[in-house]
Amino acid sequence: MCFCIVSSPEAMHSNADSPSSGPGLQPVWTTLRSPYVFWIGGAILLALLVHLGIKWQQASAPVRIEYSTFLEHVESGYVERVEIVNGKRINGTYTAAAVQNDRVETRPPPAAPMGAVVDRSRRAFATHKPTAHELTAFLRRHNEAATGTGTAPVTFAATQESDWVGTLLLWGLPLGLIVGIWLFFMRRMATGGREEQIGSDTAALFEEAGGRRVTFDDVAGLAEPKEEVAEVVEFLRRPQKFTRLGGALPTGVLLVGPPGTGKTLLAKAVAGEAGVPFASISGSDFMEMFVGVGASRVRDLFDQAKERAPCIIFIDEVDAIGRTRGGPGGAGTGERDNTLNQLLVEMDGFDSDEGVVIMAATNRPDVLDAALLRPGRFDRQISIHKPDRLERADIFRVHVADLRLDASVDPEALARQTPGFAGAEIANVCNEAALLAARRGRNAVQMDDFDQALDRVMAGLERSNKLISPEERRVIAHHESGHAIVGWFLEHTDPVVKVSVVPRGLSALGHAQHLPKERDLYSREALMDRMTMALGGRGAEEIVFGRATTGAKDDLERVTETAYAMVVDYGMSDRIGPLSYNRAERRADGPLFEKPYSDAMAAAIDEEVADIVREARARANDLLREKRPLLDEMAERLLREEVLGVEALVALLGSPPHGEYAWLKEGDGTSRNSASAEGASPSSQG
Ligand SMILES: Nc1ncnc2c1ncn2[C@@H]1O[C@H](COP(=O)(O)OP(=O)(O)OP(=O)(O)O)[C@@H](O)[C@H]1O
Ligand SMILES: [Zn+2]
Repeated sequence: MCFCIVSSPEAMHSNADSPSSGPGLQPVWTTLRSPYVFWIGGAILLALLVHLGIKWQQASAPVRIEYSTFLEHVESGYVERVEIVNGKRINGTYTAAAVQNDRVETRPPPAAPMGAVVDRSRRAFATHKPTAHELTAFLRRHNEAATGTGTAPVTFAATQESDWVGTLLLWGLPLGLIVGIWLFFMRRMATGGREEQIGSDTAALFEEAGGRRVTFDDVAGLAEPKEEVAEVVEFLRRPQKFTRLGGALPTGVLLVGPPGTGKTLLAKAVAGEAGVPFASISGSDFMEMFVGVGASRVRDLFDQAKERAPCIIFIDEVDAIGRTRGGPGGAGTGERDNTLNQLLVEMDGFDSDEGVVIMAATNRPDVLDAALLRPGRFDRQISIHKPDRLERADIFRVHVADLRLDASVDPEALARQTPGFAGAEIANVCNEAALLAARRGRNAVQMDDFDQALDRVMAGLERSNKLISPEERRVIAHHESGHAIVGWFLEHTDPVVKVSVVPRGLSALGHAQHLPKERDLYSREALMDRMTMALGGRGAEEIVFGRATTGAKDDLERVTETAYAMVVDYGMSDRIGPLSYNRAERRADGPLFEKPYSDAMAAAIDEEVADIVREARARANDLLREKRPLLDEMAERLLREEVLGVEALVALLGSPPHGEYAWLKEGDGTSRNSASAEGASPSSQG
C-alpha cells in the first residue's frame, strides 16, 4: 500500500529560492609558495647553461680579423677557403702552410691576440664583409692570377644561415615559456596544489599546517556528528577489533552541511583523535587539472594512502567530482566522469580492514551521483547543521581560549548577536577582534572590539548574501510558529517536538519537527489535518505580514500531492466517488489506458482538489487567527532563543489537547540535542 504523505521528521518546508553559496574558493595563490623554489632553481640552471655555452663558443671561435686584413691575406695566398654567410659574414680557413709558417701573424688585426693565430687548431678566421665590396669578383680575379703564379686558388661558397639570436627570440622564448608553464602545472598536479598532502613530506607539512593535533575538544557543538564519527576513531585505532568476526566497516563517510560549519575540522579531529595521518584534497583541485590527470591523481592518492594506512583521506567539495555523470556541464564533463569513475573503482577496491577511511564533505548532496552513495562507498552520511545559540556560545569559547580577554567579554551575549553564523564566521570574528584590540594598543581584547569585529564580519556576510536579514528571520519565525501551533492543536497531526529557526542545510531556513506516529492508515480527517498543518506556515505569514513568501514552496508541493492523492487514489471525495484514476501511471507493465478519464472528469478532479486545499487553508488560518497572541509570543521567543524544545512548547501552549503524549513524560526528546528528537523515526517512537 502506498501513501503519498511522507511523515519525515525533516522540515515540512524550506525555502528553495534561497541562494546556495557555491563551493568555497581555494586560495589559489598560496599554492605558488613551493613553485618559487622551482622557478629560482630553473633560473640558476639556465644561467649556468648560457655561461657554459659562451665558454664553449669562445674556445672554438675563429680568429676575428679586419676585412682589409682578410683581403691582404687572400692576396698573399694564405687563404684556402671562404664561406660567405648570408652575404655579410665571412668564415674562412687559412692554408695549413700559412699557419705553420706563422705567416698569418705578420699583420695582426688589433683585436686578435697573436698567440691565437699560430695555434694550429685555429686555422679558422672570421670577418665582416662591407655590403659595398664585390667579394666574389675580387676572389675570381685573385684565382685567375693565382693559376698564373702556381699558387692554390681560394675556394669560395655562399651559404644562407639563420640568425640564431633572432631564432632564439622568435622560437625559443615562447617554447621555453610553454615548457615552463607545463612544468609548473605538472608540479601543481604533483602536489595537488595543497600543502597537506600524502607523500614523503606529508607529516612535516601537516605539523606545520596544523601546529598541534586537532581533537574533539577543538570542535564545539556538533554533539551528534561527533558521536557518529567516534566509531570511525575506534576503527582507526584498532581495526582488528572490528573485523575480527568478519564484519566490514564503512570506509566512506560523507559530511553534509553548509559551508564553514566545521566539516573539515571534524575530519581533522577524527585523524587527531585516532593519531593517524590526514590527507586533504579538494574536489575542485582534481578538476583544475589537465584532461586525463584527474583519474591518475585519484589513483596516486589511494596508492599512497594504502601505504600509510591507517589514515584518513578527506575530499572537500566532493560534489565537484561527484556530480551525476553524463550530466550537462559543458567542457570538462568527460574529465569529471573519468575522475569520478576512478574514485568509485578505488573505493570498491578497498578492503575495510586496510584501515583507510575516506571522509568527504559537500553542501550539495542533491547533485551527487547515486553511485557514490551506494553501500561500500559513502554509505554513511552525517549531516552538520549551523550552530544554534548555545552551540555558538561554545564555539566562541573555543576560539577565545587562546586570546587574552577582558572580563567584559561574554560568549553568551556574542552568541545572541550572531544568529545564522557558522563556525568559520565565529572564528573570523574572534580573530578580527584580537587584531582590532592589538591595533588599539590594548592589553586585552574587550567587548567593544568584538562588537566592531561583528559589524565588519556581518557586513561581509550581508554583501555575500550569506546572512539572513532580521526581517527574513521574523518571517521565518512566524512561519515555523504557524506550523507548530496548528500541529499542536489539531487532533491527527504528529506531535511537535521541536521548533527551530536555525538554518538546517542548503535551503531549509527553519523547521518544525514532529515525531511521526506509527501508522500506515490515514483517515480523510488525518490527511486533512496534516495538510492544514503544512499550510500553517504560509497562513501565519499571511496573517501577520499580509503576504506570503516563497518559503512555503515545499509545503505547497506536499499539500498538492496529498490533495490529489485523496481524490484520485483514495476515493476520499464524495463528488468523484471511490474510484482510482491513477491506473495509467501505476501499472506501467499492465494494459495502459491512454486516458483513464474524460476531460470532464479531469476538470471535476481539479475542482475537487482545489476545494480540499481551500478548506485546509481556511482551517489553518481560522485557527491561527484564534491563537494569534500565542503565535506572536512563540515567534518572539524563537527569535530570541532560536530553538524551542518540547518543554518550552508545553510551557507556552499548554499540554497538547489531543493524543497520548507518552514520550513527553519520559523527559526525552526535549533537549536541543536529543538524538531521539533529531532522528525521530516511526519505529523508535510511538
Ligand atoms: N564547531 C566548530 N567548533 C570550533 N570551530 C569551528 C567549528 N566549526 C567551524 N569552526 C571554525 O571554522 C573554520 C572553518 O571550518 P571548516 O573549514 O571545518 O568548515 P567546512 O564545513 O569544512 O567548510 P567548507 O564547506 O567551506 O569547506 C575552522 O577551522 C574552525 O576554526
Ligand atoms: Zn513551512
